Amino acid sequence: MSLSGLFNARWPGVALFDLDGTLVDSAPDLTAAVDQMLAHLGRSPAGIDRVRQWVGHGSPILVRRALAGNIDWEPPRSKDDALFNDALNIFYHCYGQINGQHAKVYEGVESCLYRLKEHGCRLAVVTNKPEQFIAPLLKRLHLDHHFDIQIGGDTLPQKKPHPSPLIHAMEELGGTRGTTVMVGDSDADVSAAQAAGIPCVAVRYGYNFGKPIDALGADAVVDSLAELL
Ligand SMILES: O=C(O)COP(=O)(O)O
Repeated sequence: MSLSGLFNARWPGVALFDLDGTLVDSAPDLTAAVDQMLAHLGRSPAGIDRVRQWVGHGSPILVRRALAGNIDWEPPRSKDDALFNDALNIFYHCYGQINGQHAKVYEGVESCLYRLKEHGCRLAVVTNKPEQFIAPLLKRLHLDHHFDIQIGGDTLPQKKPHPSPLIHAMEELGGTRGTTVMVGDSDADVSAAQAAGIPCVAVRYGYNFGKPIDALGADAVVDSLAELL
């Protein structure tokens, strides 16, 4: 399925991209930061296989899951809240230092972004990652020049799967529901796009909380963004 196939043989005017698991494999850096945080708290490391499944609902929920050692963290008791606040601060400090060191741009991403730009498409990052970490990561991986706007998980009052970050980015870039596409790797992305009324492309190589993405009802599912060209 090509991107123009989603828009009656025209290219989209606006493309919204998820970051972690879609543009960039950031799991090695996130794992290093989670494991450093756990070590500070005297706990054993989580490891990349678990962290990969915990990414996608933003850093506070990643830290909750790491403290619980499980994707289904329990709502905190007040005692746990102090621990959580400490853990989140430690995680932010560690991740700020590691962000981008081991992260890799997925195959097919650069060619897709260049081709969209050539066709006059305006591009946004719409991620649940805290805003402070987006620009340093994009810059380090030489992706920053592609994007007209970057929306993080704490940029607006709501984050994905709420549709508002997608609608906000679309409107800022002059897009409409008939000219905008969302590209993501997880249920949070597909659900947000569906709630926003925007077509969605899902990638199979990302995280999606450790589950397959094919059955979520995305308009197209691909193994590489190069398939969209
Ligand atoms: O949860 C995160 O920190 C990042 O998630 P996203 O880039 O897949 O939205």
